[in-house]
Amino acid sequence: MGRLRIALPKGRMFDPAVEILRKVGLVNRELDDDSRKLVLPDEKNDVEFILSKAVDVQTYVEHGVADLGVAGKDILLESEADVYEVADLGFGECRLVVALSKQAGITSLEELPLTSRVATKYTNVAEKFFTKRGFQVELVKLNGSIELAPLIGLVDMIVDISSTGTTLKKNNLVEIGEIAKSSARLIVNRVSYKTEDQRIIKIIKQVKEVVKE
Ligand SMILES: Nc1ncnc2c1ncn2[C@@H]1O[C@H](COP(=O)(O)OP(=O)(O)OP(=O)(O)O)[C@@H](O)[C@H]1O
Ligand SMILES: O=P(O)(O)OC[C@H]1O[C@H](OP(=O)(O)OP(=O)(O)O)[C@H](O)[C@@H]1O
Repeated sequence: MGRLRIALPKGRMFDPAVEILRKVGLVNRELDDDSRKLVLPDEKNDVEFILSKAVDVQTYVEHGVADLGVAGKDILLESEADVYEVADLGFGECRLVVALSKQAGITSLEELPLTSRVATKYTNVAEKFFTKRGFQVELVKLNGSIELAPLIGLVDMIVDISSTGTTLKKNNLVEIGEIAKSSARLIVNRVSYKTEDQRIIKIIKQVKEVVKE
């Protein structure tokens, strides 16, 4: 059996992901997502950690260059990556929502006009959501600070993450619909799952035990 490779998301999900892996005994060294080093072997455990942008973890896992990974459900929905999603890790909880300016005076999806412009990082999710409900939307892809777009007239509404609701509130936006709930998930490459099954199944079992504690 070769060395197991695990893709970890840099950023807000890094520390809680490492904490869980440490609890199951997979991490025996310092892991820092700020050190500029992107490949971090842990020889004692026969594991190699790779540090990727949160939005790219599932790409490494789907292509089989990582056996396991930690990815947000929001990103999995958007990318439709062909990976096994094996455990909800219980952190990174947030919701994908539709929101617009308070001034628009719209409080529910039913009140939306049939056509509008929508800014989002989640263009696939948004397209599907609105099309299914009979709305025609023009999507404007942005990569961050999505809440800015309706404030300055780029779009009529946004699809973005909301967690505490602070960002929406601070920018005079109101949520009018929820698309999906999200949290961090443990994902596994389909082939690795089949070929390395004993080790991977053990890890999945241990992770599930740790997250339910
Ligand atoms: N405010 C939030 N609260 C909780 N979880 C969040 C929040 N925002 C995002 N997340 C979750 O964390 C994941 C990673 O977010 P993070 O901000 O670290 O990466 P990112 O969106 O790619 O940002 P950056 O471009 O700054 O790296 C998201 O895909 C989502 O699942
Ligand atoms: O409901 P809240 O608790 O305020 O959290 C929501 C915000 O958190 C995320 O932004 P992030 O900090 O990742 O910055 P970004 O907009 O550049 O992605 C998300 O895109 C929202 O803007």
